[in-house]
Amino acid sequence: MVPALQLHMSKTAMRASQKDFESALSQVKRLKDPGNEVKLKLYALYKQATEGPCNTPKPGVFDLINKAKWDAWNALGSLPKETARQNYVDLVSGLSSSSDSSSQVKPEADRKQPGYETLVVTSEDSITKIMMNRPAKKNAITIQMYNEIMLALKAASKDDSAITVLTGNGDYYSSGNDLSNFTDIPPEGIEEKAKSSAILLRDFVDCFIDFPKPLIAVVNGPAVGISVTILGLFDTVYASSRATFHTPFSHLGQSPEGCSSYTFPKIMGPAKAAEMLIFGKKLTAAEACAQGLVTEVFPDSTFQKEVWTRLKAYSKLPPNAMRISKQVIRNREKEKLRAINAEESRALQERWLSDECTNAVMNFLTRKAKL
Ligand SMILES: CCCCCCCCCCC/C=C/C(=O)SCCNC(=O)CCNC(=O)[C@H](O)C(C)(C)COP(=O)(O)OP(=O)(O)OC[C@H]1O[C@@H](n2cnc3c(N)ncnc32)[C@H](O)[C@@H]1OP(=O)(O)O
Repeated sequence: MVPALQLHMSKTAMRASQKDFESALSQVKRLKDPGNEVKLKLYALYKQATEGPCNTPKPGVFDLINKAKWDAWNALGSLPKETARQNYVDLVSGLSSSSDSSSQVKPEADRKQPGYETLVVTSEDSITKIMMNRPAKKNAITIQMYNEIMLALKAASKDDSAITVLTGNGDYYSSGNDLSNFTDIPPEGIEEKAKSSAILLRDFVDCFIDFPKPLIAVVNGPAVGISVTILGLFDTVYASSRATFHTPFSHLGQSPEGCSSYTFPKIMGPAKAAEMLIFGKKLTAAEACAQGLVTEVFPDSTFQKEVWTRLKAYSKLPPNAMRISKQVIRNREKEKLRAINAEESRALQERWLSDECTNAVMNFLTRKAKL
């Protein structure tokens, strides 16, 4: 190579390296904590690149941090400043690309836990999210979905997440019990179906009563029936301004479940609870919040962003402390809630066999009536 050209190239490389070094210095401030070992390496390379070989007295044995730093710098010996600068740039660039790829959001399909057909269950940032996933049917809850929600809650109670969220996919949170659950009558007859359904309902609600970690409902849209009543068993309920809360049990010839006959009067007082549970008054999100059923309402346009930012912050709190706090708040009511759940399930078992209920369900299924 022509010597003049060689000189020009090495000067350019040095200038570029200085520029890279400066940008690496600012980049390093934005990195996630890379751990002490890497921090020591960065420190040593920085000192070598800016001051040359270690030139300060060795700190005393009890000055642990400064001694570790000194050792790291001293270990670089007579490494030239330019090489140290380049090594610093290379190290930061490696750290940035690995932290970029770890912070990249994987598509939900990749994070999805297998084994669920009616739900999408994901665990990330110490949050297990159970999302009802029948948007075309307004997330109506089939027998399969009841069973899958129970499985997902049991798994979430044992996984390493700090909090668990139930939400819905699409424009509804959930339209409640899938009324076609009434059509699948076994050869043993409707009484048997009512009996097994009452057991299913009791077990389903027990899973919420017994859930040991903070349980949060992210109510993304209208909620009907059992998806509303079990909210009284959640620790926090966040609602979109588009959400509504509707328990039209009398219209359906049915009676309340999900322990709402106890939790609703306790939360909102007997008069307001009666309006909802006996007369089927539909509440807006703001009304539900004013009555204490909902913790906070967020504008629909920013709902997901605001709620998940909040939940990610909460999920970083010490998980054991949160779990114990929940136990202290909830445990003394558990036996009572189980007894109420059993009683409500028994009442419904009878209701499901009534003409009032049969007619209401038939009206919906033959497209004669909606809520
Ligand atoms: C022998 C006994 C066995 C019983 C087994 C029971 C097990 C435990 C039961 C626990 C008790 C629970 C009680 C409740 O939850 S009561 C509440 C029940 N829910 C309803 O009554 C809601 C009915 N749905 C509606 O009124 C409307 O669909 C709704 C107002 C929710 C939305 O109306 P919109 O016009 O916006 O949308 P569509 O009606 O066109 O809905 C789109 C499609 O989704 C279907 N759909 C919606 N909700 C349900 C539902 N709850 N059950 C079944 N199907 C539902 C709807 O039919 C549309 O389907 P198609 O596109 O195929 O027409």
